[in-house]
Amino acid sequence: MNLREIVGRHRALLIAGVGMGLVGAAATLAQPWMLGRLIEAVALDKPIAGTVTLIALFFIADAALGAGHAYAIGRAGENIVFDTRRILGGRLLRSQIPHFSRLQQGDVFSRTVSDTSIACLVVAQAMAQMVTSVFMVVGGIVLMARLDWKLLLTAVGCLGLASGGALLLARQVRIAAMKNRQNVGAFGSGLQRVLGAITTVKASRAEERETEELARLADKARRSGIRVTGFGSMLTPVMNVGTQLSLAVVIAWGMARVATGSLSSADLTSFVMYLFYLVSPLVMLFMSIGQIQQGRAAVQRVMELGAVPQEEEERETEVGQGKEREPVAESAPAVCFEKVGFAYQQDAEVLRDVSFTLPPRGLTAIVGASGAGKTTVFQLIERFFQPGSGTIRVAGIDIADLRLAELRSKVGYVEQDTPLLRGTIRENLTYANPDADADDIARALRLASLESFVGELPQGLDTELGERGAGLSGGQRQRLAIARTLLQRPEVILLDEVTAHLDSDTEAALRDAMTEAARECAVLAIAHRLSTIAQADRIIVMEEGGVRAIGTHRELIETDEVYRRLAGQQFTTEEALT
Ligand SMILES: Nc1ncnc2c1ncn2[C@@H]1O[C@H](COP(=O)(O)OP(=O)(O)OP(=O)(O)O)[C@@H](O)[C@H]1O
Repeated sequence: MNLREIVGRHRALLIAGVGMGLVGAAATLAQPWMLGRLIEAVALDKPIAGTVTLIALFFIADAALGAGHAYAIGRAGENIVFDTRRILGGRLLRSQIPHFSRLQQGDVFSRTVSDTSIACLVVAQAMAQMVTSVFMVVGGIVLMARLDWKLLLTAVGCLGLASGGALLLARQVRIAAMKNRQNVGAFGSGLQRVLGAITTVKASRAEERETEELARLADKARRSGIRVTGFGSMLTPVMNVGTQLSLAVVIAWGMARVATGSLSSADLTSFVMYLFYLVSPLVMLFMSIGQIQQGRAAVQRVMELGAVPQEEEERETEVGQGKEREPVAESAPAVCFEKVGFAYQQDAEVLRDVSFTLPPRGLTAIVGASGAGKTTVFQLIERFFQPGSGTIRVAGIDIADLRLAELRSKVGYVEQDTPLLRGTIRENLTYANPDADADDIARALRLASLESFVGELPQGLDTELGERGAGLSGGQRQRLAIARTLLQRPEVILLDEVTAHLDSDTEAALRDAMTEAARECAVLAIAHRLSTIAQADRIIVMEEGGVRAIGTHRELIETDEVYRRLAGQQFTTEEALT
């Protein structure tokens, strides 16, 4: 992600904005001079209509160009914010899971939402403001020097004092604003943490404590916000004092010189006007310097986030593109692990020498103690993580040779706690295949045993999920996810079975959905319940990151001690031995 490139895309608007600002500044600078000429003409009794018209035109041009400048720069700023957010959002969604999972969600949020807008508006607005302000200040000083350099030195002396004060204040504003952004970010992270765990908070009766903690974080943000306002509110008055002081000195000394005839009243008037006109750009200049300092920190935060490694980038560098693929037999196994080893962190192997094969159809259950590596097997099939050694094939093809989109179209993933996406049941169903037609949807609903449930809803498929009364149970959510996955027509479905206790009807419906799905493709289910395990065509028993045994329920009960033990813990002995 390159901010320079993004800004470059909007350079025409930025240049137009700065151009209008500079011409407007020139029109502003011409006004005091023309007013001086008007005073001279009045004093000498010369015709003034032409000069008055010209002054009026300059006033109008100045106002119009000022508005055009602000609009063009503001628009360019918003465009840059938009591009940055769009690119950043895409990069986050395409980021590699191992890197993404190391990021703090609250921090990602504040970088994507607020840092982008600070960074881009500062880049566009403060930079443009600085260019026009410098032009105004330098132009004003040059013209004032031409009128009377002694008066200029006096005025600059007073303004210089005020500017020194303003610079110190601007520095304080910047420091306070940085602190304030950190505090606001910390509040955002805190809020996200508790809202993400709201049920635990409620169940632990921790609302009071968490509310206090949130209030503490909000108060830190309030205090630093007040410091920003405090220093910021002194900035303009300090400059005003400098202006008033220099005005008083300039007018008193200037009038004395007009009286002695060493300065014309027209030049004095122009000079005083320049002094007025100088103040606002000077304040702007100091503000812009402060803002640019703040913006630099925000730019850095945005760039850091934008640098999160991308899935396909990694593919393109590590795996040669355009590699010829060997034709695959129809009967190729749906999934094949060959001596796969994997570690999330160095020297902490989670899978070792895992080998198994799934035929194109049928239900395979994976069982094993907690931490045995069952979910990790799924993560590797989806290529969320890369295996450290060995080969994984899906539909006969080494997944390292598949583009991610192709691989993931062949694999459907039904998580244990399937999140509902925004929108209606229909939108949730067709999420992985937006082109699915009504027949496909009806078939998927039937296979997932959801037909009658959806049929009974007054708005059917168009029921908004998450609305009151339209919440789904764990089992229904999983069946919805199975239906969504079936619509995708994958070759393998990975299913992390819900562990929560389900009533017998829901359990039977889920079991039917699994059996139906297994008729169409290979279903690999992390199984927690006897109903799944008993109906599975084969069971893979995992232990400490390795495959311990593979067989049917009956075979394993007879031959494998660990399976017997697992079965004994999970089901009643009576059931297990059936
Ligand atoms: N993102 C991760 N980073 C580091 N270690 C991890 C990560 N995810 C899992 N692990 C570790 O890998 C090992 C296997 O975890 P995995 O989730 O695959 O087990 P599991 O068999 O699915 O367990 P469970 O039934 O409890 O879900 C565990 O020791 C776990 O602590």
